[in-house]
Amino acid sequence: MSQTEWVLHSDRFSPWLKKWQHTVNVMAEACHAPAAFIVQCTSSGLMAVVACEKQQIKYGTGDVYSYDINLYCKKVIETKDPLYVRDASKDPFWDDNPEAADGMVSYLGMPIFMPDGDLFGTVCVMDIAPTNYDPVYPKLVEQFKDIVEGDLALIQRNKELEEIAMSDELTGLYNRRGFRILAHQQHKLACRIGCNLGLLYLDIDDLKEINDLLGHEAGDEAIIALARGMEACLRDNDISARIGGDEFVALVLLTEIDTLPAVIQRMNRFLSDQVLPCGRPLKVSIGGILVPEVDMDFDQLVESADQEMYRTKRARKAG
Ligand SMILES: Nc1nc2c(ncn2[C@@H]2O[C@H](COP(=O)(O)OP(=O)(O)OP(=O)(O)O)[C@@H](O)[C@H]2O)c(=O)[nH]1
Repeated sequence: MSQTEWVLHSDRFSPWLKKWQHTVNVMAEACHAPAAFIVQCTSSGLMAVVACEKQQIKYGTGDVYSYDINLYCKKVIETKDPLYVRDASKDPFWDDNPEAADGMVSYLGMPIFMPDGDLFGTVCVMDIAPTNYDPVYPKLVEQFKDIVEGDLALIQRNKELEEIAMSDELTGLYNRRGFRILAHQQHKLACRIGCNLGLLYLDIDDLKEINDLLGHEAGDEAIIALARGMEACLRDNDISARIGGDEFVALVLLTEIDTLPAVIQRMNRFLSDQVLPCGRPLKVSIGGILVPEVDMDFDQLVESADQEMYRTKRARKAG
């Protein structure tokens, strides 16, 4: 099971959940069913993420059910096949099903798949009386399953396009646009958890010379080497970005306000040990500033960090 994130807790899904709510309401009405759901399965269990609004039974959305419970949807997820139970009270297999015990003796459900073929969950209708559905009912539920699967493909595509729009093609780091978006989120997070933020500005020394003497490919290799070096030095929840040709920034969470010089020193030490494929050492100048807690303009902060970097570069080149 590849999903770990509940759609109910994700901003990305909220506009779609409204549409799915309408879908489930129509499905319940079309099937004359007192209950209808879209259920999501993740590694943590099963959750009804949408329930028909007019339903006459107690199940709502948001509760997580373990895979140990003999739910109808669990069976669909195990078999990856549609399931139609006309009357669970006639089949001892459902004796320990809490839904049947609550009177929901009829179930018609189908698996919903993600675009990559993994299971997303189920779409289903339930009834408090035994049913004998006309074959058009499963076709209707299948139609709703197709709608949700189409939406999941669109959501996935949007996410991929967003990632492409936010990332730098050469290094795979975030680009300036991605950095701007994530920097604001990181700033909010830092304020909430009481951490300080440091903004680093990194610039490769003499890249023009590398390009001119050894070719553009050797220059690209230097850029990639710095990106990999930054990833190696920084923690997973720090943010690294390439915001220009040989200009990089990193937003780092600091547990103590006075650790920024230590972070810069650690990066300097690590990066100066790197040897480029052309045999030259990787030379990088780094400037850093502390990010104030108040709301600020990140472009201005980047400019201040750039000035710090420039001071360091001048000092390095002079001495
Ligand atoms: N290979 C390569 N070069 C690039 C890329 N983007 C920008 N550059 C080049 O990187 C060089 C950056 O030069 P500058 O920042 O002016 O200066 P520098 O040679 O690095 O020298 P200092 O920064 O003063 O040490 C320019 O020649 C750009 O053309 C890229 O994606 N690949």
